[in-house]
Amino acid sequence: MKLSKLLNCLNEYTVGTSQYSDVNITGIQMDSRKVVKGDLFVAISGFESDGHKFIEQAIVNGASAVVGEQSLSLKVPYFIVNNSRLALGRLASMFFDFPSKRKKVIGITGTNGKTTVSYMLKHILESNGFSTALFGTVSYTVNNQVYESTNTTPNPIQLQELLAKSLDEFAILEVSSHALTQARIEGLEIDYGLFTNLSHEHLDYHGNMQAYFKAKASMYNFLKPDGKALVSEFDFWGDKLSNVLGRKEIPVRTLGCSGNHKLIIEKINLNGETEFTVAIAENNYNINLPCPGLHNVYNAALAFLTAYEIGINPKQIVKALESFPGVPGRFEVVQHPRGAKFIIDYAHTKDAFEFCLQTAKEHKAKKITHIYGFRGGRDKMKRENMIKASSSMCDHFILTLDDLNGIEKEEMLNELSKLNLQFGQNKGKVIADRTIAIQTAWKKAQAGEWIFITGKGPEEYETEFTLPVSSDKEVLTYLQEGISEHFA
Ligand SMILES: CC(=O)N[C@H]1[C@@H](OP(=O)(O)OP(=O)(O)OC[C@H]2O[C@@H](n3ccc(=O)[nH]c3=O)[C@H](O)[C@@H]2O)O[C@H](CO)[C@@H](O)[C@@H]1O[C@H](C)C(=O)N[C@@H](C)C(=O)N[C@H](CCC(=O)O)C(=O)O
Ligand SMILES: Nc1ncnc2c1ncn2[C@@H]1O[C@H](COP(=O)(O)OP(=O)(O)OP(=O)(O)O)[C@@H](O)[C@H]1O
Repeated sequence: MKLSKLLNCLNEYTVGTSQYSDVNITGIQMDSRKVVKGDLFVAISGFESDGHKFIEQAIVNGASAVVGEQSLSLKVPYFIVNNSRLALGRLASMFFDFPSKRKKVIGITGTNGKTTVSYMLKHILESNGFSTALFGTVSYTVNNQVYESTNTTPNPIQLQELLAKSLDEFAILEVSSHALTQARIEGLEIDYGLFTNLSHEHLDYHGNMQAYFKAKASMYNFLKPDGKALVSEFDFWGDKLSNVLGRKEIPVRTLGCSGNHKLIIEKINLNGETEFTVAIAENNYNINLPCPGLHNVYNAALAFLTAYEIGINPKQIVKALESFPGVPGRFEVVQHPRGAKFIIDYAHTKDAFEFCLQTAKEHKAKKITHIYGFRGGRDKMKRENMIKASSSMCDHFILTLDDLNGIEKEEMLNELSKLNLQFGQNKGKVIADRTIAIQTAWKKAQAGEWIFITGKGPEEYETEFTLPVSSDKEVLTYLQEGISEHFA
């Protein structure tokens, strides 16, 4: 694409070189190491490093033109913008010919439940004959081909390139608050904007709940002119979001458990199967969901409402939800030979803890044990409330060092011991090695006990411990296969 044509997508820019020839741009890069001949390099001032420092390297690698924020003198065409991240989103979308215009795009935001709702929707759509691309925490899938997920929401180049490749009719995208503040979806156009919930998370990054909410709400700036907002009103923030969007005259469809909503959830029964009814447009549909927990009822109802708005027959939606195979690392159950249940789950917020532990209570668990840790270097403010929730709802908990993320082992151990002493209600202990903690719980497991192992879900461990396992799932497989002597 000709440089001059590409630049048309930028609202404002200054030409940083006195003269430039209208070269042909054959690719876009934000990482100098990936630049090849003919690329346009966009320099981003990042959190870790400054892309402007790598402009020379990009030129050596063959960059034909550069976009950045600083006043520089370069030997290739250079264009100065106010915000490189915004420019990158627009340039990538233009370069790949606005791929989101050619398909139905579902954007999902909120603190918890994005991955689960995205998997539920994918399953409903595919069960009804639609092809779907998926972008999220677990992986990116396009034309049935699976790519490794680098971020929950991909950077603009990956996103637009994969969308352009995709022949799928729908694209389902988890939209993180980080992505929204970093303009990763700039240039994307969304048909259905979904909101799950909001609770304390990532406040180290956003500062406070208002700013976090504002980041999430900004997803709706990317709706297509006929786009719709589908908002769960199970918490204060959902209600607030509907009001904000309503004032902007965006069509909003809400769901809740009582009150005035497009979809109302009724008759929830959680103490055996997960059964509930959705009331929509004067009809009622009973659903028997194969995933435990009230949080999954909320997730399924949001997926139901979205599929309904898309125009899928409600009976077909019910059928699909009833055959939903689940999500890797979310409420995955492993049976212990003595009749206990080990549950691997990705809960990493106070709310998620409460939903999980409450599920065990609804199922009349005889004893609840909870094994978890905290990600080193991330949102320390949320830890106190997570421990309080866990200790007030379980009988016993074990704190582990499963993801130091650059923090010194001793520092994290001290932090865990201090939190346990202050908020653990004498129910907790610290076992540094997560595998040993799981092994201890496995050895002591009693009939009717529920043991939750949360926070890592399908993720691999990042520890210095030497046992030959890299994830919770692997630990349990080893134990279940009876090679517990392996850990002796
Ligand atoms: C703190 C943060 O969010 N960082 C994100 C941000 O990185 P950044 O732009 O600041 O990158 P940087 O490393 O400072 O580098 C600046 C620029 O220099 C360039 N560079 C760097 C080195 C070099 O040799 N040459 C070069 O050109 C880099 O390519 C980059 O363009 O933009 C990148 C591209 O979009 C992201 O991959 C990266 O995510 C990092 C890896 C990350 O861990 N982010 C987490 C916090 C995150 O975003 N999480 C959410 C999910 C949250 C949830 O659980 O809900 C997500 O969407 O994944
Ligand atoms: N609707 C919900 N409300 C509260 N907690 C939920 C909800 N849905 C799922 N959870 C909990 O949050 C965990 C993560 O769920 P999920 O992966 O679907 O969320 P997410 O928003 O994609 O999070 P992440 O982006 O961090 O992966 C689950 O394992 C479960 O414990």
